[in-house]
Amino acid sequence: MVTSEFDYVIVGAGSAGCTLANRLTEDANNRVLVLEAGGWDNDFWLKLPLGWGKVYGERRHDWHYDTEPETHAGNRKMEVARGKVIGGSSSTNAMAYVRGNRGDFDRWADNGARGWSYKDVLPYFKKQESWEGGETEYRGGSGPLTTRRSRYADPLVDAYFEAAGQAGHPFNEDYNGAEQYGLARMQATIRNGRRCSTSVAYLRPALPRGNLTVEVNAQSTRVVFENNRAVGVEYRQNGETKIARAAKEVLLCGGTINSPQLLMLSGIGAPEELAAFNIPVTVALPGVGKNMQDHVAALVIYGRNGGGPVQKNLRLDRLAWQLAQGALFGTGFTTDLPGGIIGFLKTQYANALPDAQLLFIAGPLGAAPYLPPFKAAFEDTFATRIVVLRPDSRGTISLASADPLAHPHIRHNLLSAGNDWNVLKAAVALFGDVANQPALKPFISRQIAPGANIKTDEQFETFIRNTVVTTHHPCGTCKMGADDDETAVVDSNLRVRGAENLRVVDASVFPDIIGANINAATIMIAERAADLIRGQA
Ligand SMILES: Cc1cc2nc3c(=O)[nH]c(=O)nc-3n(C[C@H](O)[C@H](O)[C@H](O)COP(=O)(O)OP(=O)(O)OC[C@H]3O[C@@H](n4cnc5c(N)ncnc54)[C@H](O)[C@@H]3O)c2cc1C
Repeated sequence: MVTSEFDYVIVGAGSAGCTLANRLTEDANNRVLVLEAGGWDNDFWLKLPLGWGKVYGERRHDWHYDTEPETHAGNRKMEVARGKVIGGSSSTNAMAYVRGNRGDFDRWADNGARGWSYKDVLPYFKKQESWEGGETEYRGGSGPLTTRRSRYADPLVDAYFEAAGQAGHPFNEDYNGAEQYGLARMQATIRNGRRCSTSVAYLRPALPRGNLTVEVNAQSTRVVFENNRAVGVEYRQNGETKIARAAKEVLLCGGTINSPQLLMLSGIGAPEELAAFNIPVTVALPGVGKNMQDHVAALVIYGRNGGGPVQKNLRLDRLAWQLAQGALFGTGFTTDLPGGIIGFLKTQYANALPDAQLLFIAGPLGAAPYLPPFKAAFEDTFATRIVVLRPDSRGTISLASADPLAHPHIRHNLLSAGNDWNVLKAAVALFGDVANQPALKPFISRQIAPGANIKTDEQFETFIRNTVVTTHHPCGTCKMGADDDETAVVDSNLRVRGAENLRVVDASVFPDIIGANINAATIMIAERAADLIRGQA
């Protein structure tokens, strides 16, 4: 069997894995290997921001996961998009740059995640980014990840802000600054009109260092142990089984679905669940794969009077010009996502922190190019995705097979907690109030979803349960917690409890979900993990 030796073996080149690879190779003495199940991120549609619609719609560079039937959401099997490519989900995500509320991280620390309070993590958020406004008390000015406000131009954007003001919601200049509350221009990880994934920001710049090896199409199948000490990783590449040995540490960065799966395949999990697949127990940890949370979201859609920029620019001849402009100069319609508004609001169920998020979408989801007289234009619409920021519902990742290449069972259990339903319903009503304001009225031709046929509470509930989606922020399946927390999988230093030389560094270690999109916080975790590993935190 082919065997190689490094100091650190990182499993997964996603948001966290690329970040860690960069920081650990800053020390020329560290030999670092990254194993990535997907291929290189060379696809043009991964680079152009508008290409996201195509990548997501066609599930390119994706693991093709689906949930088991969701009992509280119409018994539907829901797609669980996950990037399978260098950059991971940061190469396939919608690029929104949102850090989270300071209260989220203070709650983490209060609940046993020592060293992860807002005061502790702010330096790592600053370290990760180069903000278009330069360095401030809250923002970073010289980090690898370029962040900027949306430049999507549309009169509907201005009307939306005006309507929100008419409904009593404040405008917020910077939701990643002193205060999250209010409506704001979306911030995005875009540089010079191109997606700024962690591949672009962190991994590729580290390649010339010479102490970083990246293996693609290399899927890790198990952590290799000597007793309870992780000494390497077994992986499959081009039909061959190989071993990469780690003289210092094995670092799992496979994400919320794959990291717990890999732990279980390696004998770390609930003993009775491992026994069902004849997997010998390395460390008994009942919390592996439990505690999964994701943001549940409803979609409210309106027909748009007159055509907006999305309809205008998707006419084939105009689109061709826009694509050329985007590709050659990095400017124009294709270099942003059409939307660019984000809101953090409070329903009547909110405590101190906003509990509902609004995400504005300026055109029809899945809108396709057209060209009269051969193909007529689509009906122009706009939508708002209404998100429950801190749902109580918990899901699971569990093994479906001992075959490491088989998909695990994914159960979100969306809307299984009663309060999630209350908040979602209240948030939809809150947005309905914004849509009813004079500033938005002229843009609305008709309400499409929920449609005119939805009249009773019961119909409304059925409609919502049959249409809710996630916003692709699963987290918490290898949760970090205090030493005496039996449900914790990793300690505050991200070390797997009961094992040596093994850490998990990705979105699976969130103790609970934050009130934000989670890419920035995942990168923050990896930034801080690098310092923990180097003994500098
Ligand atoms: C469609 C979509 C839209 C999103 N939009 C946003 C957004 O706008 N803003 C935001 O903040 N967040 C967004 N997110 C969420 C965010 O991108 C993810 O939460 C974040 O990237 C997760 O980072 P991670 O490091 O935990 O995992 P990932 O980035 O998913 O990385 C895991 C990597 O590990 C690899 N891997 C897994 N298992 C193995 C194995 N056994 N062997 C080798 N390699 C393996 C995977 O292929 C992948 O490359 C979105 C996500 C999706 C899917």
